[in-house]
Amino acid sequence: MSDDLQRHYRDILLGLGEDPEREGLRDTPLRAAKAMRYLCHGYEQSLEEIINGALFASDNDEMVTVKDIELYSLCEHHLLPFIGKAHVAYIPTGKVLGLSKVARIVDMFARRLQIQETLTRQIAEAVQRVTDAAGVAVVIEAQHMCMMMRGVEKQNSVMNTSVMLGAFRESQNTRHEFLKLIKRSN
Ligand SMILES: Nc1nc2c(ncn2[C@@H]2O[C@H](COP(=O)(O)OP(=O)(O)OP(=O)(O)O)[C@@H](O)[C@H]2O)c(=O)[nH]1
Ligand SMILES: [Zn+2]
Repeated sequence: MSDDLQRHYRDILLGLGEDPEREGLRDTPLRAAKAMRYLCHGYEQSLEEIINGALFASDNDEMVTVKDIELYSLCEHHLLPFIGKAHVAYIPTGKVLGLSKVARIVDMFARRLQIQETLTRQIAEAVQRVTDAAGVAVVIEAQHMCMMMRGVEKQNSVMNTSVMLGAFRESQNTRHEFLKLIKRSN
């Protein structure tokens, strides 16, 4: 698979009018293929594998929030990076997730191609599925290189997306508590 990517990167260099044999570019198709494979390594992961059983019985039924999880992804429209942070909360019903696993869920989906809205929903639904939570909230704030380096070339616009499930959708108080908690980081 990596060989295929390597060959295609060589074609891209040719398409750009470059000489893939010149010294500086000789190893570029290999490097670029490896880099792209890494940037999309979420395709090789599954939820079961990253959770690895790290679900713990707990009486806690109060909101658990993990904020400022940094996020690097590629938009499926231009294959250009979007970079930002995710804030995730859930209300447990008998089991809590290992702390690092929330960030691993974010990464698994971020390291695939999609748009920010889809990424937000995928994270929320995965946390819901794994924890059986009474509610899950995910907010993502990100800047898109396809809007900054090209196209409309706006350097300061930040896209905010959110998905609220269960209690976060039904109760304004719960939603506000979460939004207040994540605001404090800014
Ligand atoms: N909703 C959403 N749009 C995105 C995301 N990433 C990129 N886009 C947008 O996808 C759209 C693609 O529009 P097109 O007109 O098909 O492509 P384009 O000619 O490259 O568009 P411009 O970026 O306006 O130059 C653009 O408006 C991008 O800003 C994302 O995560 N969510
Ligand atoms: Zn884009």
